Parts: sequence; structure tokens; C-alpha cells
Amino acid sequence: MIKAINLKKDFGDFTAVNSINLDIKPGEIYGFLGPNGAGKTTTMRMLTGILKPTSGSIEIINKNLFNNELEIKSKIGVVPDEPKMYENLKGTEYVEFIMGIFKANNEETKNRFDEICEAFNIDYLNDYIGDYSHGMKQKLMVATVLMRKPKVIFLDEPTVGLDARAAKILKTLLEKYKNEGTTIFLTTHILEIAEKMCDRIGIIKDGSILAEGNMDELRNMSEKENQSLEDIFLELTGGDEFGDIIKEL
Ligand SMILES: Nc1ncnc2c1ncn2[C@@H]1O[C@H](COP(=O)(O)OP(=O)(O)OP(=O)(O)O)[C@@H](O)[C@H]1O
Repeated sequence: MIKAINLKKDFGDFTAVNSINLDIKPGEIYGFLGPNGAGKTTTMRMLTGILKPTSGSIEIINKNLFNNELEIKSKIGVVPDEPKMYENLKGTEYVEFIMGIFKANNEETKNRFDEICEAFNIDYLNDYIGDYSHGMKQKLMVATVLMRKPKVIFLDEPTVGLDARAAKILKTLLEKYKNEGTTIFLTTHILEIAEKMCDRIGIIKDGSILAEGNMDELRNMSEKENQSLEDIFLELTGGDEFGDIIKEL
């Protein structure tokens, strides 16, 4: 459903993503983890057609992304790390605009949107987006993506800015969509989310995938027994020497 072959992105002399391969199956929730600056957002921007790779190829829903960009973009949903929305529109106008662009102006989508708004306590659609908090924008962005029920959903740090209730609702909704066949690719720094929600996890550092698999497969890669995802992540990414640094402070 999401396939990347030798995907690479250079910014000048700097390689942000270095020949990564991904093969994410239909109905899978794939968690993409890595330290700050590892290359997660850059990868996601390439997978969603926002950024052109330096080399490599991408297939989404079994079609080459670059030869079928419009068709694929109409079938996927993207929740970026910063919800960029038209600040001078009211929530209702933004929703109409999105429904128009995606030709989703039908009863089914409207009903789904109303249900999601009720779950998320979105009762501010008559206000201007410019007056929303980050979390309010994030919830509306998520609602306008989920209302379309896309075949594939990409989310970059989706719970950042959400309160505990909204984060819990989002996790429940994503699991429901996954059970109905949606493929989900998400980046997160919250290891508990990855451990509990994701079928498979990829750990990226310095632009390369260091490990990939389900929790059992990742545990088997570790030298120690019964490791949590946090232990495995720190072991792989080298963050476990922070104790020594703190002692020296
Ligand atoms: N447009 C750009 N021009 C130059 N360098 C960039 C650009 N975008 C990203 N980078 C660099 O590429 C690297 C990977 O960035 P990216 O945003 O993909 O990391 P990330 O894993 O999403 O990090 P974080 O967890 O901090 O959000 C970083 O070193 C970043 O500075």
C-alpha cells in the first residue's frame, strides 16, 4: 500500500534521508520513530508528494506516486506536523472548501464529520481559524481528513497539542479505521503510542532505518531480554548514555 525503494533526499551536500526502503501492507499501522532531525518528516513529505526525492521511487496504492500524483493525492489523507490552514476562514468555510476540493460534498461525509466533531468536542466552527489554538486546529485538521475515509492516512506527530481526551479519541478512531482496512503511517516521539498502536515500527537515525519489525521482532534484535520499546529505541539510537551526561552536569 505504501512502498518506497531506495528513497533518498539531499539538501545540498547534506543527506537527510539515505536510501530507505518501506513496504507497508494494507490495513497496517506503521510507526516511524527516530530522534530529532532523523529524517521522519522529510520521508513523510516525500511519501505524500510534497517533497521531490533526490532519487528512489514511491508507490502508493500500487501506483507510482509521481506518474499519478493527483489521483493518489485525492485518495490519501495527510495530517502534517504543523496544521497550516487558512486563518481568515471560519471552520465551516474551511470544511466546505475541503469537501469541494475532494468532491466529498455528500451526506455520508457530512454525517461522519458531525460524528467526529461530537467526539472531539469541536463546537467552534463558526469562529475564525486564526483565533484557534494549535490543538483546536489540529482537531479540525484530523476531522477533515478522517471524514473522507481515505485509503491511506499519513500523520506527523498527530497527538502534539492535543489534550489527553482528544489524544485518546484520535487513537481509538485510528484503530477503528485500521480495522476497516485503512493503512496508517504515523511518526511519533511518544513510544507508548507506537508500542500499543502500531503493527510494525521503523526506527530511523541519520536518514537510515536502523531496525524495523513488530514488537517481538524488535525485542529479538536487542541483546537484553524483555526490553520495552523505550529501552530498544535508546539502545539503537545511542540515547542511553544520557545518564553519564547528567552525572557530569
Ligand atoms: N528544507 C530543508 N533544507 C535543509 N535541511 C533540511 C530541510 N528540511 C529538513 N532538513 C534537515 O534534514 C534533517 C531531517 O529533518 P526532518 O525534519 O526530516 O527530521 P525529523 O526526524 O522529522 O525531526 P523531528 O523529530 O525533530 O521533527 C535535519 O537535519 C533537518 O535540519
